[in-house]
Amino acid sequence: MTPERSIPGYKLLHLLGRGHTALVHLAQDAQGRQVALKVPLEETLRDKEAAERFGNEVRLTLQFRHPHVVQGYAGTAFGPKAFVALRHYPAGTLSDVLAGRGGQKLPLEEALRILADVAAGLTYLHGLSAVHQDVKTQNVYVDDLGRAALGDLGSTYFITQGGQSSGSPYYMAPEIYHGESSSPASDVYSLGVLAYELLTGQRPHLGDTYEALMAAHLNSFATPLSHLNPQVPRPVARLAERALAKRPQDRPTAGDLRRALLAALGEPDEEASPQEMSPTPPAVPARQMGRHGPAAPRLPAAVAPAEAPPTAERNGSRWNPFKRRK
Ligand SMILES: Nc1ncnc2c1ncn2[C@@H]1O[C@H](COP(=O)(O)OP(=O)(O)OP(=O)(O)O)[C@@H](O)[C@H]1O
Repeated sequence: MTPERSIPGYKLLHLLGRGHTALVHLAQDAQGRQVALKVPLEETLRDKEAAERFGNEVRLTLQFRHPHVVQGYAGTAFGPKAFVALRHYPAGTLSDVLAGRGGQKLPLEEALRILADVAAGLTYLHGLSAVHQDVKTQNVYVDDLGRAALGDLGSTYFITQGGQSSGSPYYMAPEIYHGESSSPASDVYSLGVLAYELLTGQRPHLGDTYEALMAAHLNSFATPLSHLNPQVPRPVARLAERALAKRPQDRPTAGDLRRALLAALGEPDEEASPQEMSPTPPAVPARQMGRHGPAAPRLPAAVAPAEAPPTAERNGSRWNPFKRRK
């Protein structure tokens, strides 16, 4: 299978995966570097909301700079030539890694390592006042050393600009089911679900329908993580359980989780501040946008990673947050 459009400057090697909106190929760029080349499907380009979401992903992926956020090398956000060249993660998604283990839990250290990396990526985004909104195994990418990065930034937005709340039902915080705004705390809830899944081998809440999952996230309390896996270091288990608190204000921060995970791994806490990590820290516009508006465009349609942050624009369309969530 090849993309419906070829992208000048890239030689396709083989298909890595097909999402609902894009084909992703391993490709070689003009410098001979292997990249994951993500090209939207024609139907994505024809659908205004899907095209906006892809454009948002391209802009933000090129703007953010952190070892645990998927890196973008080059891209075009909008129009018939839209694409993004991403760092290639040879192990694919965390979901692929788990499937490859035949349903077995990851060894404890490997799980703690991945969670520490995801918590670090999320801490970076929250430090820039951005919310990811879709933390889940399908959106975590793993390299050949078992290090992880948070990807798929299509739903990510800057809190100060507003954006449309969304999420994936298995990972979505109670307040998002209630129709409230996303926040760092709702990302932490999703991280709590991911931690529970990796450390116990099962999700905290199950359900065959959206309504059943909503009822479970709103009203049920999962079996404590520490009961299902007593090997998990206590501070990590305690914070991961608190991450699943029903009230956002009762949850720890992503930074709290990251520190506990690093301590459990016996690693020093050497994270630089977001400003040190990002050569182009995003400007925060004074104007507030409606919380249900789509994420505002931040970079011009064709962007290079080092370009200056753009101004925000409003676009009033909505998309159904659950339309293509796994
Ligand atoms: N950087 C990468 N490195 C390795 N494989 C990748 C990378 N990016 C994407 N893939 C592969 O391509 C698949 C599809 O990519 P992705 O999930 O980003 O597409 P999408 O259309 O945005 O997804 P969705 O279905 O969530 O809308 C992934 O599941 C993964 O297998």
